[in-house]
Amino acid sequence: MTLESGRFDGRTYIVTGGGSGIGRAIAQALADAGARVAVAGRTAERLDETVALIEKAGGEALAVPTDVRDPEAVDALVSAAAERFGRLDGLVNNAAGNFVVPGIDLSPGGWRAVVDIVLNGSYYCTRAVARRLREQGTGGSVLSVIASYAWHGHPGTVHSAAAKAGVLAMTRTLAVELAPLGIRLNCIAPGPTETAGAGAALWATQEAREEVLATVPAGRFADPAEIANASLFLLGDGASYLTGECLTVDGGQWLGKQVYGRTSA
Ligand SMILES: CCCCCCC/C=C/C(=O)SCCNC(=O)CCNC(=O)[C@H](O)C(C)(C)COP(=O)(O)OP(=O)(O)OC[C@H]1O[C@@H](n2cnc3c(N)ncnc32)[C@H](O)[C@@H]1OP(=O)(O)O
Ligand SMILES: NC(=O)C1=CN([C@@H]2O[C@H](COP(=O)(O)OP(=O)(O)OC[C@H]3O[C@@H](n4cnc5c(N)ncnc54)[C@H](OP(=O)(O)O)[C@@H]3O)[C@@H](O)[C@H]2O)C=CC1
Repeated sequence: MTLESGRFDGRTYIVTGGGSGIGRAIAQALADAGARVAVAGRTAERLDETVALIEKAGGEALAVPTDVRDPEAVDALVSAAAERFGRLDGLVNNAAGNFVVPGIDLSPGGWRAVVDIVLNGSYYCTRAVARRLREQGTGGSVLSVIASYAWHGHPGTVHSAAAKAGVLAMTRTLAVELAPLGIRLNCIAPGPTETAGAGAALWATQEAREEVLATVPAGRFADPAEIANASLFLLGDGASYLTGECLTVDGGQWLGKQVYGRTSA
């Protein structure tokens, strides 16, 4: 089944963390659907790879090396994208940092590193894009990539869980503030997804990987393309009356917590 997202011809989106994993998959899916895409992240080489993949497939993309923790750099990213493509239509807040550490042992610097990227970075990017859309006098849409632990918490990643919960609250708040401008904001909450970044940060050993897999009723990790497919639905015209929501795409992971375990069909 594919969700109806419509075409994105002539539209421009910024995808943070677009140089790898889920961000790259969303950037590629947007470009395949006709959008122009500006990809942002700290590592220029990875962004260039995404641009090369998109151009090879006949699309248009721009790499803008940016640290989303720096609000001035974020403003420059938005200007660069709008200048190159003439307009902006939306944003995907996908950049993140994560590592496993008991909350009691986390240093202030470690807490700040993750909260700055995930929560502060998403706010700076959303604010800058919303200002541009207001200036253009057009609507648009913002999608933030969170995780189901935004609402149920997650021992071992308190920094990320708290930051993702903040992004969800930001989304719901700004969905109301910005609705009169025609700007929609939604979240997507992927389950464990096969990416090198998450693999290194969250399931670096075979044992850890198997432990994570055992929590997923669907019995497998997501492919980044499956997250991209649902993301396009939320960004596109098929979701034109949908705002302030979160779509969970996790193979049933967060529901599969029954005391007596699962039964197979
Ligand atoms: C299990 C199932 C769950 C499924 C849902 C999963 C949901 C979410 C998934 C993800 O988010 S996956 C994304 C993973 N990708 C990344 O993490 C890529 C980007 N990551 C990074 O850049 C780094 O990991 C970073 C640490 C987040 C930031 O890099 P930066 O260069 O800015 O920081 P550093 O200077 O290296 O460190 C800052 C600070 O953090 C402390 N720290 C770093 N790593 C660890 C660690 N492994 N354990 C404890 N502390 C760590 C480091 O010591 C510094 O603190 P201070 O020493 O200054 O106090
Ligand atoms: N994979 C999974 O299982 C799940 C992932 N998610 C979420 O999906 C999103 C993508 O994760 P995934 O693709 O797996 O992991 P990746 O590590 O591949 O993606 C994270 C991206 O964020 C970028 N990034 C990190 N810090 C910054 C910064 N300060 N400024 C700009 N960009 C930055 C990284 O690029 P660079 O280092 O070059 O800056 C990288 O491209 C994240 O929001 C993550 O929390 C949610 C649930 C599950």
